[in-house]
Amino acid sequence: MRQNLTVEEALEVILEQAQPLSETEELPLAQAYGRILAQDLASKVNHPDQDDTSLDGYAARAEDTLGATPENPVRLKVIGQAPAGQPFPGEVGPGEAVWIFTGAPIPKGANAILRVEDTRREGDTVLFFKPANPGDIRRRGDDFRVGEVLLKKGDLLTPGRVGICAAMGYPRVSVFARPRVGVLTTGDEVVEPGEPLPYGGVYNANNYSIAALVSEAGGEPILMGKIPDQPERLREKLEGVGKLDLLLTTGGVSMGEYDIVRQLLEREGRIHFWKVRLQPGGPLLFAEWGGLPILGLPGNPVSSMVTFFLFGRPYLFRALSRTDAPYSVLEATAATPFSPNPSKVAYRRAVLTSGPGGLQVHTTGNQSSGVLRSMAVGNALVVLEAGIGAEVGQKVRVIPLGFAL
Ligand SMILES: Nc1nc2c(c(=O)[nH]1)N[C@H]1C(S)=C(S)[C@@H](COP(=O)(O)OP(=O)(O)OC[C@H]3O[C@@H](n4cnc5c(N)ncnc54)[C@H](O)[C@@H]3O)O[C@H]1N2
Ligand code: MOO
Repeated sequence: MRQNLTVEEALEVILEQAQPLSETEELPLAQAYGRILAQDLASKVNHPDQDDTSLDGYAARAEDTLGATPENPVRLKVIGQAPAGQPFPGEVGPGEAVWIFTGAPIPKGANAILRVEDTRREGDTVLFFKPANPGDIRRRGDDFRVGEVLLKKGDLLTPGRVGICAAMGYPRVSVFARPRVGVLTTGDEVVEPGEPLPYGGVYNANNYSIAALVSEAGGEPILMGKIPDQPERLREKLEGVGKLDLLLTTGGVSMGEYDIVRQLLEREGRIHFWKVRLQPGGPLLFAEWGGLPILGLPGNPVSSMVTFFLFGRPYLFRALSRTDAPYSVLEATAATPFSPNPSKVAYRRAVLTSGPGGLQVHTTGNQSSGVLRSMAVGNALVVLEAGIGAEVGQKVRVIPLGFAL
């Protein structure tokens, strides 16, 4: 069993084990937001599919309107109109114009547009106070062309991408099935919210925070409840898990007599590594049991969330073949001091804001691993190398946690 890995080494081991999953499903576009594309998508059409107008106004022949000014307008005969969806059937000849609306195809013969604000209608004629502008025509395929591959397998379907799927002509898309991720809590003291809290008890926060993080990363959380600190109860759960792509446990991975996850997996599974040189989350464990990958998250509520974010989330991104990075690292100015851990990389919970001076970050306060409040008020992690803190005004590396507060 490898022990005391660096964050980079641990991530490497985790990504080695994370095989891209192949199961896909086809969804109506309205249900595809937030899912991961399982196919490259080439456009079925040009967008726009014809030359059309980007303004409400009049379509005419540019050469007829050269030199038009407010003092010396050009008068043209209006021969019809072209609302969007009802193309003008005729042809614009010399001295003629068609009243046209944004998105309507340019009538035959016309090659320029003048917006309605620069015209005045007088009966069946119109005065142009400026020359018509060819630049106000949106050209066929300006945005994208038929056959162009705009989205790739592994792309997250953001709102803009859902829109472009529709614009390309796809009513349905193939997406990767959500990886099934079991979430199992261990601990005699852990009690479900809603039940009376006995002396020495604590409500089960981890089940819910971790399930939420799994959903956010594109997985399907399967809540497996809680087991007491008895190895045989863990074995029972493992034997009955059904089809899972990953199991997350919380608690039971430290040094205690009752740290059953580590003990059972040491005896009956295979531990890829135990302990990573970071805080919070030092006792993180990665193992497998009968082919099932298991990420043993430390029980402290902050530690389990931070380690899932740093290691579980990249695992799921790889399993989903996602093309986006599991997280980004930015630079911000420290608005409060941040203290380091003497021997490990520290991930301090912080609030990232943007102001006139650029990105700023301040601590959420008490950084103890049991202070879940820090994850409720914080939206970022400040990364500090071992022994190197930050003073006010210094630049620090920051990982946004992905939700705006
Ligand atoms: N002698 C040592 N003791 C500890 C060490 C160590 O190196 N030597 N490491 C500490 C660190 S760091 C962490 S993190 C914890 C991790 O321990 P476990 O993963 O075994 O977690 P537990 O002991 O079961 O619980 C820790 C803490 O978190 C609370 N908890 C657990 N589950 C939940 C839950 N579902 N919801 C809310 N809170 C939960 C639990 O009550 C404990 O307070 O070990 C240190 N000890
Ligand atoms: O590393 Mo533990 O997660 O500090 O509390």
